[in-house]
Amino acid sequence: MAPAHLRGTLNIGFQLMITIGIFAANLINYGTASIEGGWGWRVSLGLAAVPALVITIGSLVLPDTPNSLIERGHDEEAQAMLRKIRGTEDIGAEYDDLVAASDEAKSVDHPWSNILQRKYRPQLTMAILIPCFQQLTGINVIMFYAPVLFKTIGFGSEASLASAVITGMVIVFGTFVSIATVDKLGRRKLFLQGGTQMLVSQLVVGTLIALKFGISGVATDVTKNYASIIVLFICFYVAAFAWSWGPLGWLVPSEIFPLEIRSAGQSITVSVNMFFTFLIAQVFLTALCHLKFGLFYFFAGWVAIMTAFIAFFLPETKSVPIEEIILVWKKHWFWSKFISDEDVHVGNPEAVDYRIEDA
Ligand SMILES: OC[C@H]1O[C@](O)(CO)[C@@H](O)[C@@H]1O
Repeated sequence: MAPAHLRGTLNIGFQLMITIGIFAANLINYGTASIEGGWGWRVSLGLAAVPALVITIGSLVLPDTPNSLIERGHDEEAQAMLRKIRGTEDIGAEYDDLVAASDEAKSVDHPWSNILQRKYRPQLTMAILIPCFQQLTGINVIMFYAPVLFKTIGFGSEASLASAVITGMVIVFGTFVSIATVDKLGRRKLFLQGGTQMLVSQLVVGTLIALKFGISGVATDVTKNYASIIVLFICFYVAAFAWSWGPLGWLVPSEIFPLEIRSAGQSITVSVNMFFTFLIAQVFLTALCHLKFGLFYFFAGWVAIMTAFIAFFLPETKSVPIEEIILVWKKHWFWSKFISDEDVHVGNPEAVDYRIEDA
């Protein structure tokens, strides 16, 4: 329901909540570290139950949405709920829209076989590659293991947790930058700038670690200043992720699926993201032991690949209404091969031309 020109800003609310959660968790870890008797980490872990509890209790008092009532055939209740939410009796037009959207959604029969059609090859590719690439930036190596990493490069326990609070702050800040700019600059500019900044930062961090730790992985003379410079470049990397791959890894897939394939496309995106999050969390410690500083070069290599991928294969989707997205692929130098003229029966190509050139 988001208007096309605000879609980016509104969609990024999701990633913003994730980053605020990460920041809050890092703050709690810092605070509970001083609790004596081995209770600190238990309290920290236990506090994760608080948001879960709020959601669980909240769900008991959460009203049904008009949408869900319509879908289940409770038309009267849906209208009553809409009147209550909007605080007016005048809900006719919106109600009709909701019924039309629900009818349209019901007419979609086979989203999973639809998405395999040739004309949806661009969407299928993006649904798989974008979340996969988002995780191959290596962000969760920093997010999950920042304190371990900081300790390895010579900080004490407390300073390591404090540094994690700093990266937590940076990721929230970077996400706000994305919110403020995504519908003005467009998706491609953020992806390309963010990717380049991440690449440079990873190469610098890898090299700084290589110079001190070499291939033995052991160093005794890392000064505070040296370690602080590493943290600084890690912050550059985190900030760039936070305004590029972090939010756009969700936003772009969500705005390229027409209704016919939306449920399948979104399921693929979420599953691929979670699968790679799990995989990287599992292999990180072993990979660090084997690759040492090379791990940063490894992820830098992936960032180079994904940035090139965006440059060549991702068209700009800023401000393009979702129903007209097929015209964007149809005009693309590579994806146009997959879309025949009969597949295009919406909108006005000229209008999209304007928006794309504007982007
Ligand atoms: O902001 C970092 C966080 O964002 C995600 O990539 C999800 O978009 C998580 O996997 C990560 O922990």
